[in-house]
Amino acid sequence: MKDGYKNLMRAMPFLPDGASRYMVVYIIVASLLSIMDIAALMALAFSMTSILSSQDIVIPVVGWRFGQNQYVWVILAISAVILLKAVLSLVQQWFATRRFADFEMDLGRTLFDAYLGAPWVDRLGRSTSELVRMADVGVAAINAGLILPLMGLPAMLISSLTVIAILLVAQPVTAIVTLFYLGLIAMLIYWLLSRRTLEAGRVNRRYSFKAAGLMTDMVGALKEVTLRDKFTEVSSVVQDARFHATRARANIQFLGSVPKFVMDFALIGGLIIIGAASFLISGTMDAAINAVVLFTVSAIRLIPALTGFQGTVNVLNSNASQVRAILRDIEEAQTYIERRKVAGRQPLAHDPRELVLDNVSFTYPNRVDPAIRDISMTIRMGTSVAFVGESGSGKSTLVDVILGLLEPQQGTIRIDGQDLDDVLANWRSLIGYVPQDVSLFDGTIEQNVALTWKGEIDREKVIECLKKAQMWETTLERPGGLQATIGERGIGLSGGQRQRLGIARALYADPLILILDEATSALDSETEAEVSKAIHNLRGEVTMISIAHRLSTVKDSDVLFFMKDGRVVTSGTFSEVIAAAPDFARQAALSGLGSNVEVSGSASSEGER
Ligand SMILES: Nc1ncnc2c1ncn2[C@@H]1O[C@H](COP(=O)(O)OP(=O)(O)OP(=O)(O)O)[C@@H](O)[C@H]1O
Repeated sequence: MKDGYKNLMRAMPFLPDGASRYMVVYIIVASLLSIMDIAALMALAFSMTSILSSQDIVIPVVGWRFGQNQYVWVILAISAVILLKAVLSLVQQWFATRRFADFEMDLGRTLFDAYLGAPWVDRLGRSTSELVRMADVGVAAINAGLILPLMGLPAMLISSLTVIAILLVAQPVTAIVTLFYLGLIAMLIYWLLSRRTLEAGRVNRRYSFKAAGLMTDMVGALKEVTLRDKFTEVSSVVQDARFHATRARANIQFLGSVPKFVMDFALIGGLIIIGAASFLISGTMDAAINAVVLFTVSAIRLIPALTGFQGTVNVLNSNASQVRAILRDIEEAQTYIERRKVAGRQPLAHDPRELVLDNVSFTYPNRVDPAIRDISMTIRMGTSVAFVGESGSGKSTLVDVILGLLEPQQGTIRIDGQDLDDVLANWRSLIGYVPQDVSLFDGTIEQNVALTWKGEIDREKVIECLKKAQMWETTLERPGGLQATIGERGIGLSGGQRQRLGIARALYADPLILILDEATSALDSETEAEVSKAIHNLRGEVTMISIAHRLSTVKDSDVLFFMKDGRVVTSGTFSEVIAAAPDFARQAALSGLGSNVEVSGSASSEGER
């Protein structure tokens, strides 16, 4: 309970303006309505006992007295108050559910922005399915598992206190016995259930995230799973995780229903105890019946309040680990959300002329050895450069550092003397990037080229880019042309078509720098030649930074940087690198290119300078 309040205080700064005022008003209105409800019901109970014994109705606390000829009017007035309360509660709920949904929207936006804008190294440490679940189910848990239950608590508390107050005035002994008796049972339930619900919530979160992650991975590898007939294994691994999650959810549900049944027992037990006690004390049957009626009426109001209270505790506990995780993510994100607003926002003084890396090293958080180390190089704008080297030598990491996605732990990166960190936004706006796996989304071809879900699309430009990327013919062949949809992750396209669409997308941004990370690896030789020609035609217009294992793609680059174990071993033209690096000469020979190149032995080692 204390944790719930603490979590609400942590969430408050991220809720919309006026949220705390709204919550206070909500609590006051709900409390007043519940006082109104209890007062009416208690008045009804007292009236009924008086009517049954044909006495004047005396409303306790206020002391109003009504004779037998006013019975009907009293009952009608009380019923009207009860109905009015029901209508007002409904209206309040209608407005409140909408307002609380706004809270959820705001939190969801903050969290999603945080995930999108998180530093790339943080992003690498999280699985996609975890992020999706956190931004969806997790945010909903803040509303349904924290704010709503806590908002209902004060009214519940007030209705219990009102019942107790009325009982204390009307029948002090019955009130004290009822209170003591039901309070003891409520405490016992609280003590028995709280820890278990907390644990069940934790298990549910852990295993439902695990099951979602496993399912995402396995659906991704569905082709291989099908071919190797691994369905049984896959299904049993997922089932294991789901078993724990569903069992935990079943426990949460069961624990949630326990208080109601225990209280039903308590009610029957209470009737016997109160009736007997009252008879023994007063010695009359009338007094015993009166006490039993009063106990029943007060218990009927107190029990929902107590079970509601325990229900609230259950909901808070079963959502606690989820809520804490979301709040932690949102809080951690604040530092870089604030930083992002100002950092990297300086403009470049002019179109960039050179990018200079000086002694740059980067180590992934979970690794000991640097992925790239002591990299010093100058890339002149307008030229074409290529990073070559065996798999794992650090080429993609170097590109990510140049893109400003990974922040090196050592060294500096400058664009015409300006620190990359200072001008990052401007620098990125000049870059067109084609990754190894182009991430396409379930939209039309033109939406994918323009990388927009609902923004304006310059159709002429889309066509021009598709033509340059050798994708225009394929687009025309599709029913719908530019408006043809390409399915989830571009599943309706071949690997080569996806890459060409990726190139068109990169070109759409009018980049000054085009970074191609194995961007033509899935193309057949003929298409690759065409795409390479198109890319080649951009030379002079744009700076080209390429990574390619297929050396034919990069052999005409102005400068090649040959990488090994995270270092730049040598650099120069294709033939210069062949002459300086036997490893590269061997690679070139294997590609059928080595024998055709002139081995000059005059390779520069710009990378080492
Ligand atoms: N997210 C990551 N976390 C930890 N280590 C990583 C991560 N990404 C890459 N590495 C490691 O960093 C080193 C360089 O990897 P990188 O992907 O930069 O090589 P590469 O030359 O681009 O390889 P390839 O040609 O196969 O794409 C490798 O040892 C790799 O295992």
